[in-house]
Amino acid sequence: MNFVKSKRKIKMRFPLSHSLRLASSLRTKSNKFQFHHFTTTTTATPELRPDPPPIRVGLTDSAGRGVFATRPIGTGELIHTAKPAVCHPSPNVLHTVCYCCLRRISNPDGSEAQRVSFCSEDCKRRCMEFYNVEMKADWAAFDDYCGTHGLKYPFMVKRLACMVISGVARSDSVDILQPANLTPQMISRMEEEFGLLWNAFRKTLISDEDISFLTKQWYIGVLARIRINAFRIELAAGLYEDLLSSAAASVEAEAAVGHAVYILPSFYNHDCDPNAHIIWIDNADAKLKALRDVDEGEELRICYIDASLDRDARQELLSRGFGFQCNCTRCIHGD
Ligand SMILES: C[S@@+](CC[C@H](N)C(=O)[O-])C[C@H]1O[C@@H](n2cnc3c(N)ncnc32)[C@H](O)[C@@H]1O
Repeated sequence: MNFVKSKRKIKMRFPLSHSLRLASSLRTKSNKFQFHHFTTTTTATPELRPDPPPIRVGLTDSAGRGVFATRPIGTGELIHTAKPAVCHPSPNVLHTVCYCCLRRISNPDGSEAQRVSFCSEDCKRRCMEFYNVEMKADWAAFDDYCGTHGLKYPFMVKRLACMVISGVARSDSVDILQPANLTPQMISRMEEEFGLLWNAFRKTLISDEDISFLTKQWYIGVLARIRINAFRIELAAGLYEDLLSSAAASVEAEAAVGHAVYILPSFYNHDCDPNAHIIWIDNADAKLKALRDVDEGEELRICYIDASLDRDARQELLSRGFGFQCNCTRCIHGD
């Protein structure tokens, strides 16, 4: 999902769906979804236990699962925060963005030879297990292929694979998200990428057992989910500097520090005149905020694209990128 600043002061997402079967395992008797396992927080209570976010995931009439307010939410209120299930910096900012949390680094300590930098000892420690796995393989062919074809999402699958091998993530950690419908051409490109990823791991001393999850189906399934659910991350804290130092035309292209997939934020549906938005301040930790007063029971929706585009352009982007026709009030009125 791509986030661009629009005239309506909304940020958007760019980058796909499913599994009511899997999701149903999370449902309570009252047909609500439990999400205590998601990494979300809101205001801490005196006992330092975070309140549950004022939302539930439920079925909508026409857009699959969606997020609903469980109490009135005020304009500007922080609905919840979310940590990425997996994130990765954009290849062009590897040296200036923390490899772990995507925070901008003004004085990167990593040399070109080191490839990547971390913003703190804490981030280095948190990423070390999967980073050590990554460092065991030669990624030249995989990285070159992605660079030549301008691909960003395969880097997230590579990272998730390293996280699974190192034991910090489960191989089914994004299964609950909706996957994209893939064309035969997309699948054959993904098979090619998978071959390169598989070759990189096969030439290491990592045991066959540790990479037994790594099948073509796994790779394609993860990528299909990333396509619909990945957010393109632009940090609010860096935007002003970007505006000063970049030519106006290149600002939006350069503003992204990377991409991330979250669990709970991925259940928010789209509206061209949304009542909620997602923002990042200084790293990949996301904040979901209300853009206006929301009633109890109302569905919370964010905007996936640039809301300032005209109706036809929005419809085209949503249809091509997310596979649905938007029937929001703006689209119906041709606004
Ligand atoms: C990020 S997911 C949102 C959660 C999704 N509804 C689910 O069940 O997991 C994006 C997908 O939700 C559906 N969707 C989102 N907004 C929609 C809308 N306004 N109208 C119809 N479908 C929508 C589309 O299938 C889209 O590809």
